[in-house]
Amino acid sequence: MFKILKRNQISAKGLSEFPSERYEIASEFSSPDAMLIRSYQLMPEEIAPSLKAIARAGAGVNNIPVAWCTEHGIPVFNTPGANANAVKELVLAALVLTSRGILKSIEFVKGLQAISDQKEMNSLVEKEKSRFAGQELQGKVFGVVGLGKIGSLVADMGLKLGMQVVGYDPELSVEAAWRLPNQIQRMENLPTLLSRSDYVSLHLPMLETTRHLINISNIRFFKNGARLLNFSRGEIVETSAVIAALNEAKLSQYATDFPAPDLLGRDDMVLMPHIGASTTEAEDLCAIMAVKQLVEFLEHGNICNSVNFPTLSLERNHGYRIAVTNKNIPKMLGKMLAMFADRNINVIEMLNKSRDDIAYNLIDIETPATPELLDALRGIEGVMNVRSL
Ligand SMILES: NC(=O)c1ccc[n+]([C@@H]2O[C@H](COP(=O)([O-])OP(=O)(O)OC[C@H]3O[C@@H](n4cnc5c(N)ncnc54)[C@H](O)[C@@H]3O)[C@@H](O)[C@H]2O)c1
Ligand SMILES: O=C(O)CC[C@@H](O)C(=O)O
Repeated sequence: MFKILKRNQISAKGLSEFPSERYEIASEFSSPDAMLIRSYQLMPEEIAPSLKAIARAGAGVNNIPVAWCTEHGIPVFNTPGANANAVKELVLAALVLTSRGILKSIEFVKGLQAISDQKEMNSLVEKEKSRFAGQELQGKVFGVVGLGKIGSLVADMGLKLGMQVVGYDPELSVEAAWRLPNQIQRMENLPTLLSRSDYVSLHLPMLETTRHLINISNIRFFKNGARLLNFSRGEIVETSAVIAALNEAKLSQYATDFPAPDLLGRDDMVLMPHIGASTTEAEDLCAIMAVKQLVEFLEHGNICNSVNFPTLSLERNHGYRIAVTNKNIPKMLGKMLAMFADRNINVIEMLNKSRDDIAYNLIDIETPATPELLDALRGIEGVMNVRSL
């Protein structure tokens, strides 16, 4: 039985993708084979030596010590795109909420409970409504920072709302570029995007290089009265810079899915409790994708959507499969193949791929892998782990 250690609330639909006859799922296991998590902040000291993989049912992996996992030969998976539509729809809400006095107007109407006369209510409503007036999105400039799975949907939505969309993504993949509508104007740098946009929405990962991407030095590039939307991660925006910009009316509104103590109690904030991916559809999709990727890896060694291992898949025809992770250094393949040759073992098929410091191999052999062969492979300097599948 494979043991899956689950953290956070994971969709039941997704969990049901684990074949029940071969998988046990629990929130405590002393020697789990894999972990399935959402936003749980995972520390290296919690990772048992038995752990073979970690799947994040979601996009961001900044809650997982990915570099540590790579050093220890553990692939980390995520589920790109599975919650992109859910985030896009919440960004739509934020665009509207930061444009019109909707939240305050609802509070105002809630406060009218003591009035029982319709005429009196009508007259008060008409008298006060000018306090909640706002502006329209149509015709405004919408700057989207990060044009991956979420940013591309958000940018497309902006176009459909009649906005003029400008985008900035210095790391844009060719595949992501193909997905973008050609009406999106590409900005050469962040200050240019900030200076042209009435609304700016951030859709990029939290990395050491993107921490405080919006900061005290570049916030001055914003247009006066611009709105900033952050549904990526709190740390991407320097909180004190945003507060200063709001105080000086440089920004008129800040909407974020990542509240912080300093942000509370202001009318120029729209704060939400990290609900970007909290829809039934996104939770199901993320969990289904994460579970399928784990099953493929645990049972067949195939890797899809890993953030630290190469993508690799070898069809299971016949023979006995061995999966080997090794350091990406010279002569490893030769040393491994020598182990098979020395024992007169026929290799039927094999795949080898590397990514940065890691190399990963699937080797199908004609005869069952003996414990002696597996130990010999483990004994090669540079081999990080060996599994017989
Ligand atoms: N609020 C939520 O609940 C929620 C849900 C899903 C994702 N997220 C966050 O959104 C982020 C993006 O998700 P995604 O699915 O679009 O990921 P993605 O990998 O598809 O896209 C991220 C894009 O950011 C770009 N990028 C990287 N560094 C950049 C930089 N310095 N400036 C501009 N662009 C840069 C990349 O090139 C990539 O195109 C996630 O990493 C996660 O932190 C939040
Ligand atoms: O799991 C969640 O609720 C949030 C997920 C989101 O932050 C992500 O990065 O995909």
